[in-house]
Amino acid sequence: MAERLAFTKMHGLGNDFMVVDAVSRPLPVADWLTPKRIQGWADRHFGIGFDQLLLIEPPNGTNADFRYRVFNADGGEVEQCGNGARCFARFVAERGLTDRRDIRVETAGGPIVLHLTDDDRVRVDMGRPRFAPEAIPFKPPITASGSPYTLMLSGKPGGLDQVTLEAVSMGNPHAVVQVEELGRFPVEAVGAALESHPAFPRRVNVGFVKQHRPDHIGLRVFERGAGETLACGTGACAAVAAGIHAARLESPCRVDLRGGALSIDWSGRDEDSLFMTGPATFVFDGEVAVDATE
Ligand SMILES: N[C@@H](CCC[C@H](N)C(=O)O)C(=O)O
Repeated sequence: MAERLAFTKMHGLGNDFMVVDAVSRPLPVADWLTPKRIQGWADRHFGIGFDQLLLIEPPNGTNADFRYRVFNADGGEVEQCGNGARCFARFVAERGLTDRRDIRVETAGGPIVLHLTDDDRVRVDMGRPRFAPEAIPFKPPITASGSPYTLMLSGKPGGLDQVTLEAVSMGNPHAVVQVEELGRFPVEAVGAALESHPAFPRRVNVGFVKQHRPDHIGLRVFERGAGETLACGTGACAAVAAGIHAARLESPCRVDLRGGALSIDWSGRDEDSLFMTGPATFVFDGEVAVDATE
């Protein structure tokens, strides 16, 4: 017999999510989240349609308020999701799972803190950006180019045979590429080639940045396991962290994504957390049938 799985559709700047509450209804939900089922639900024609599935669980033996798990549309579980973190905060607050305004959350990418602001936005302490290659992980091949951050691309995706990038971990891995023009840049082709480049053993999210001013950039992101999305929160954090680290950008920095704008602030000091502020939106509640015997 089929079971019913309740979910809520939410989005952060058009980066959309299936949110599953396994705190109110502690079913064997996690066991139902097989890659095959997630891929089917994520399908925009035959399923619910989303970029990531977010699972809300009780904390796993830490002093956090909740555990937050993230699955990409391809079914793979990953460490972190910034837009999802803001949706998570609004969900647990508005569905009565907490009355805290500062919510401590355990993620596979490290602890984060979510703060509900008075203007209905969410400010997230995303933790420290990390640039050490082993933190990402980034294992560039030794090439004749002279820089480990210039990677050769096979098959000339989008007409490019090499790309120079910065590599940052926001709990999850990011490559950041500066471009002259965002609208016509071959994001799909170059993003897909870098996502699975051997220099990134756990694959990578790829952000393409056009700097307008030191406090304002445009960004498109090809996400690992989801393709190009309308917005990527950790991608915005990584792009600004890389820019401040290289003294190109200043804090706070506005990031214009295809789905809207985020504000990112960071002192630039290695020991300090980076903060992301932006909206989170409810779309609808629904249910899917799960044949637990499948
Ligand atoms: N959309 C997210 C990032 C989701 C995970 C990412 N695709 C990965 O594989 O690391 C965001 O808003 O940060």
